[in-house]
Amino acid sequence: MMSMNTYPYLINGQWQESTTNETIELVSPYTDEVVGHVQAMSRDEVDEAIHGAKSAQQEWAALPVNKRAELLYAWADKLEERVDEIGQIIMREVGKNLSDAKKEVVRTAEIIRYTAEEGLRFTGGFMQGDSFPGGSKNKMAIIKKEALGVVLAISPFNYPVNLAAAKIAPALITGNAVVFKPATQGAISGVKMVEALQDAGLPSGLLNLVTGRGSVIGDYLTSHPGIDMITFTGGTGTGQHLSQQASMVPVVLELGGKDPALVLEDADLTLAADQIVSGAFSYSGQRCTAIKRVFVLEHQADELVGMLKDRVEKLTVGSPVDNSFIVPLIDKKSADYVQGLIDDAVNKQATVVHGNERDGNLLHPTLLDHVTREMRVAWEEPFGPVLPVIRVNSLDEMIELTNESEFGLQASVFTQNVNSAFTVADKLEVGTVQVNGRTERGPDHFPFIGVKQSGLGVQGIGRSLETMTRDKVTVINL
Ligand SMILES: NC(=O)C1=CN([C@@H]2O[C@H](COP(=O)(O)OP(=O)(O)OC[C@H]3O[C@@H](n4cnc5c(N)ncnc54)[C@H](OP(=O)(O)O)[C@@H]3O)[C@@H](O)[C@H]2O)C=CC1
Ligand SMILES: O=C(O)[C@H](O)COP(=O)(O)O
Repeated sequence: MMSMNTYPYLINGQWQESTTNETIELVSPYTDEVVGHVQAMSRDEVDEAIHGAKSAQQEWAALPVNKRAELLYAWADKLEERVDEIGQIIMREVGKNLSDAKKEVVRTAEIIRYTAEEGLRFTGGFMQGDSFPGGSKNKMAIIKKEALGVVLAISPFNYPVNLAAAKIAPALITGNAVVFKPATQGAISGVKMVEALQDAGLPSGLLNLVTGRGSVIGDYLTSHPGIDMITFTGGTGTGQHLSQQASMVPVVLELGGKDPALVLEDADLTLAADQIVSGAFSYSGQRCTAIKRVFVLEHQADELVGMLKDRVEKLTVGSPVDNSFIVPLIDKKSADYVQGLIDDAVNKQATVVHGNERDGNLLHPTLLDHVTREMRVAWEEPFGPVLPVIRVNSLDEMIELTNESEFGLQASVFTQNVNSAFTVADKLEVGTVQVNGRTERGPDHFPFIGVKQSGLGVQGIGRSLETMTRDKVTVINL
């Protein structure tokens, strides 16, 4: 008999306890309370999950796409019905403030519906042979889009529902089956999201939910011959490792970032300050797309730093229950890491403009000025509420500092000159440039890409449909 807060895994429509009799305890990031336990699955159970998904896939792919879409629409409705319950779970498990946790659920339902709609209009193509030299009109190719098979979806802790569904929905609408491995801290939210999918009528085995530490079952999953495609969001180190494990299957990786804000001389500083603070500190900076450094010309730096300080001072700090803007980080190790970056910068003469206070996992929002390239915080990803300002002498230096980073997720460029915006954007080695706006993933139908160590392949609703299918070509010779 399972205790109230012990959560099972799902295989072939059955919620089950592991035969290992081992569970993993999940502790709240903002109280010391145990939020629940999830199953530490064995390799045999992982095998069963993958084989079950494989068995369910063909029948699912054979269904008309409009029937597959019905499941997604129903799933979105079920999630919305449970927005309060799932929002509470996200808050308790990963410490996101309640308002943002509920918004995550609503945004997820919107992604699922949009994915269903895109899926209905997603078709292959037709080609005629005579456009190639020597070719004939009598040779025609019909190009259909086919599912890849079993998609392994691995998600991180920071959007435990949203980033999971953003992988699962495109996989399902295109006729794939799914093995879903949530982040361990985030797995209860994953269980709840999958319960909603089951309530919506999930066929048995079509999605199997596996739980267990990535360090224990991760390699087994990613190198398993039954997996046909991997879609992963998480840390760069994990992603690099994963890409070495996976062999001969497509892999999409969304990894870490060090997104800069480039504040050009003609920028609207009020707009820039508003966007930078919101971009840097939402969910305490635990977003891959958070603004993680600011470049400003020396002669404008005092003014911009003053404006940033005014805004940072007003951020509410405390518990996610009270909808605080700044909340405790996911765990002590993460808070220690961010503190280490701050300490290193302070030891090397950075100025603390605001913050550098700590209560356990709760780091107050920290604004650092006079950060130099010798400091770790200029290059490393904190995933926490610290914003370094780097004073530069030229626009070229801003571009150079951007491109010197190992990461290449997004960058913000603040300018009132559209020509400068495009000229600078073209020079930045990142997946996306935001002109006069904070770095962010949404709207979710835009392509979402990391280059260099920030990722491989593209997400975003339409692009995910592409990456989860292959062309099947039938040539007719009349
Ligand atoms: N570019 C993007 O879109 C995003 C990037 N990120 C990045 O993710 C990081 C923070 O997220 P976090 O959850 O801590 O990231 P991790 O890389 O620690 O974990 C991500 C997922 O990978 C799993 N995992 C761990 N080891 C393995 C393995 N060997 N094989 C397969 N899977 C494994 C984890 O499981 P378990 O939890 O059990 O360890 C988890 O489900 C930050 O660096 C951030 O920048 C985060 C969100 C978005
Ligand atoms: O997981 C993340 O950090 C993201 O994919 C960023 O999403 P956001 O820009 O919508 O916060």
